[in-house]
Amino acid sequence: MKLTRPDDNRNWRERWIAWRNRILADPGFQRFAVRFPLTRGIVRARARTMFDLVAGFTYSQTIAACVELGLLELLAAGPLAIEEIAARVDVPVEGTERLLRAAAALNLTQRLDATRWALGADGAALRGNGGIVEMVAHHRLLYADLADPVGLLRRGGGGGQLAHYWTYAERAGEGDGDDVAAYSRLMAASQPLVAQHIIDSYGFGRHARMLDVGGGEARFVRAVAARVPRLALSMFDLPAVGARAKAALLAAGLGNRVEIFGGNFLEDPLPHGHDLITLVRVLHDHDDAPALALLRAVHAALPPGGTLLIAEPMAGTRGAEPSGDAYFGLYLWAMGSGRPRTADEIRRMLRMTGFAESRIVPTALPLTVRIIVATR
Ligand SMILES: C[S@@+](CC[C@H](N)C(=O)[O-])C[C@H]1O[C@@H](n2cnc3c(N)ncnc32)[C@H](O)[C@@H]1O
Repeated sequence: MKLTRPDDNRNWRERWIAWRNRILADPGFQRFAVRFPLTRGIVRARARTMFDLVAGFTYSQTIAACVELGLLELLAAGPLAIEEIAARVDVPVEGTERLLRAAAALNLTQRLDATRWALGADGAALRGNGGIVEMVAHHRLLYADLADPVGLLRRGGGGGQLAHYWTYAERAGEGDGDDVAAYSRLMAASQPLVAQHIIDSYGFGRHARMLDVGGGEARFVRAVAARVPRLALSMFDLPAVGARAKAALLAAGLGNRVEIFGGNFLEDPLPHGHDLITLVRVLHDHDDAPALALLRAVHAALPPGGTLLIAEPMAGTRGAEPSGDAYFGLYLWAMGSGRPRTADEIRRMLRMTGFAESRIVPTALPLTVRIIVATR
């Protein structure tokens, strides 16, 4: 029997890829494939995907204009004539019509007759999710940095508008209050959807005391408080963010239910006495060395048998690949810190930092959030 060596496999794979790419790039093959009935459908679908890849920025900016002008909100109140819309958004009728038509092509608006327009199905869905709307507005910073993607890649990440937005955390809470407020607001607006998926997927009722590390404005803690009445709750974040969380909890009547710890998790020890520690959308914000330091700090704070729950979007998520390495990869690069990791990479880091075992807990919408639970 002839054994195949790993080198042979590699050669076969590389040769197959080179052959496939030569064929797909060949204009003669492309002409044939679009005319041949059995391949025509595939070619059309691939062409559409390719077009979306190339033109995606115009789609994003169409949504950005709708959000900035409050167009979706306006149409949510009911259909309007174009002159009325133009007057309300303060854009000439021609420009308004161009935008309405672009938005209709993206399913955000819908034409009713020659002059009247309504909210489209995806426009309604977008409006119902405050997190996405905040994210669209926030993308102004990301896209300013991405105007020169090669420059951004060459300078090693950060250094632009998004990084400035994030400075308060890098300087451990010394950034100005406006930065803290803007960032925390964005996180808080996008949190409810994430929180619901996490709470629907994992049984928090089996624990006695939970500490949410990097808890932001305590939105996640508040969502857990509402669904798991007997769980004692604490959160840890930078002091300036902790102060905002305290105010939000007081306003929600939860001032006594949640204990808040202010500190820097890369320098200060985490408080002990919790059988569950959660890291929600925190680990991917950090490069490998600080992420490992954070996991070690969590390990040190947990009792033997204690649980760490990591929840965030992950790279390599089947069906949501672009949101990991393409979106979060570039977002976090522009931010100047962190990277999206695959579930396997996170589990490897957990082993390196002493966690005996870990498992993936399925969620309903992995694009938004995935969960790994580890035992100390
Ligand atoms: C991406 S936000 C996530 C907030 C919240 N968990 C959520 O999902 O909405 C990351 C959080 O980690 C906090 N953080 C970042 N670096 C920190 C540090 N060194 N010490 C403590 N908290 C930190 C930030 O202030 C922020 O609230």
